[in-house]
Amino acid sequence: MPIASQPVQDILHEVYHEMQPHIGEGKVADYIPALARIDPKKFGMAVVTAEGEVFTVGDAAEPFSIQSVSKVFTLTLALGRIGAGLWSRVGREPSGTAFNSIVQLEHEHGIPRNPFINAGAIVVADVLLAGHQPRETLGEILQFFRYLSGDDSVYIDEDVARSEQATGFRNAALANYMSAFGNIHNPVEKTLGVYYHQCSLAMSCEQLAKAGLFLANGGRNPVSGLTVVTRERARRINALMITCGHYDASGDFAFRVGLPGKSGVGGGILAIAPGKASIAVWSPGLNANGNSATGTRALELFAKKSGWSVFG
Ligand SMILES: NC(=O)CC[C@H](N)C(=O)O
Repeated sequence: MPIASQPVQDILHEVYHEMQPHIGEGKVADYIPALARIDPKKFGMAVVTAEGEVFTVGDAAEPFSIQSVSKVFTLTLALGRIGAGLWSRVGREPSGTAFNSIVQLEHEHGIPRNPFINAGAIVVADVLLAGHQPRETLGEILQFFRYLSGDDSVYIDEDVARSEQATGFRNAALANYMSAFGNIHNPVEKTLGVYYHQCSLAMSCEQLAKAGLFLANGGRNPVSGLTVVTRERARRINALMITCGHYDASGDFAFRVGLPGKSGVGGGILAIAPGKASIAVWSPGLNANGNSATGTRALELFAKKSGWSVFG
């Protein structure tokens, strides 16, 4: 990969400047009040390099609802728990359907296409719940985020979690349907409780970029020096991010940005430039696929200016 010819902070400032006309574009998620009331003009971006240097612009220190970006980290935990056994319960193929789609599940006997669509992430939550109470599993998930970001202020927004629960009819349908195929092992409401709470994690761009850094550095956190996963596993999580991380817009994200990425309906995206940096962006307005409109645009421009791409 080409080395950035310009200091990262300069590139970030340029991206921020060039994004100004686009800030506020897209439609903020409105299925729950806690997301609907977020100011659409928020924009933050953070880059943490493989050397552990941190660069930020805009609202990069403000916590937002990370939603489906959490799926990268629960997948990491579940692989740690049961390893390759996970792949008998969830696939590794892009779905080509929306994040909350139910259509493939009947054909494919309750085995979700990948761990990043809602059905797949609910199975992953079910794996993490095995042998535990939801409170213990959530404690483990929260600890993992705090450990990775080196920041104990990361929290779960209970207000968001309650609203997710109150409006999660599709997720309940997915979980119940998979349960009918024997692919949910715990009581459905407990598994969903874990899923809703992981979606309700509140983090800033800076915290999120730090948390993802092990994926940019062969599985090892360069700041703590501790190995989170093997190099092979980090590579594979990155492979899943680039093929499945943006649902039915994953191909478009790979084409435009060229980096593994995972989006959430809170408007956050985590992108990984292997060997270079972990990047988090937040802009709440979403495109038609439920991914941050200006966040994607900012990452596209950042990748272009830095020359960072997994495609050479
Ligand atoms: N794409 C997302 O971020 C979806 C997460 C959301 N909480 C849901 O389950 O619908």
